[in-house]
Amino acid sequence: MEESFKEILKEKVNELNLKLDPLQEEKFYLYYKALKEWNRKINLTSLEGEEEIILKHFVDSLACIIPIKDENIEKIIDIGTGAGFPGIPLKIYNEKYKLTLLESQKKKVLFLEEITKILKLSNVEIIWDRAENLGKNPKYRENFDLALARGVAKPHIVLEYAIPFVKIGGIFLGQATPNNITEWENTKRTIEILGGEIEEKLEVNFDNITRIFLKIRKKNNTPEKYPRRPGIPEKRPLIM
Ligand SMILES: C[S@@+](CC[C@H](N)C(=O)[O-])C[C@H]1O[C@@H](n2cnc3c(N)ncnc32)[C@H](O)[C@@H]1O
Repeated sequence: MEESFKEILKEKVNELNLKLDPLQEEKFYLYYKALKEWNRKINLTSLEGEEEIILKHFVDSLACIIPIKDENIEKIIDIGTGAGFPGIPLKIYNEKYKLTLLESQKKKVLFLEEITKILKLSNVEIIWDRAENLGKNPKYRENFDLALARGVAKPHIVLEYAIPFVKIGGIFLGQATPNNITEWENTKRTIEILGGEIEEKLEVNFDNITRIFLKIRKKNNTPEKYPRRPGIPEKRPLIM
C-alpha cells in the first residue's frame, strides 16, 4: 500500500475518533484502487483524487458509525448504494454486520459483485432492483435494524424508499448537510405517516465537512400502500 494513502486515511479517520487495523487499511486501499480502475471504464463516482475519495467516500461513510455506536445493529440495508457507500466502509469497519446492498443500475451491481470478492466480504447480499419493488417484498420489508441511503434522492422521496425496510424499533439514518437540513426537518409529517419519528439530530464535523445525521426510529408498521409504484415517489413526493 502507498504510504501517502495510509497516512491520509489514518489522519482523517482519527478525526472521527475511530481506529482501523492494518487489514482494514489494506481493504480501503484495495477499494480505492478498484474504484479508480473501474472509473476508467464506467462512471462510478465523480470523485477522482486520493484525498477526495478518502474523505468524501470512506470517512464520510464511516461517520455513520457515530450515531449508531450504542445501538444493537445486525442487519443493514444500503439503498441506492452506487459504488458501495456508505455500506461497504461500514462492513469493512465491522465485519459482523449482515449487509444488503441495493442498487438499480446494473453496471454498479457488477462493480459491487467484484469489490465484495476482492475484499473477501462475507454476509453481503447484492440486489439489482429498485427500492419501490424490494420494499414490497415480505422477505425484505420491515426486516432491517438499520437502513441507509446516502445522496439517493431528496428527503421526502428517500424516506418513502427507506422506512418500509426498517423493522419496528430499528432506524433509518438520514444523512443531511447544512444546505438541506431545513428540507429534512420539514419531513416530520411524512416520517410519521410512514411509521417513524425523528429521535435525534447529531452533527459530526471532520476536515471542514459537516455531516448532520437524523436518527429516525421506526415506531409503527408502514401502511401497505408505501412505497408506491416505481417512479411515483419521485414524481409525486409524499410532501405532507
Ligand atoms: C448519487 S448516487 C449515490 C450512491 C451512493 N449512495 C453514494 O453515496 O455514493 C445514487 C444511487 O442511487 C441509485 N438509485 C436511485 N434511485 C433508486 C431506487 N429507486 N432504487 C434503487 N437504487 C436507486 C442510483 O442508481 C445511484 O447509483
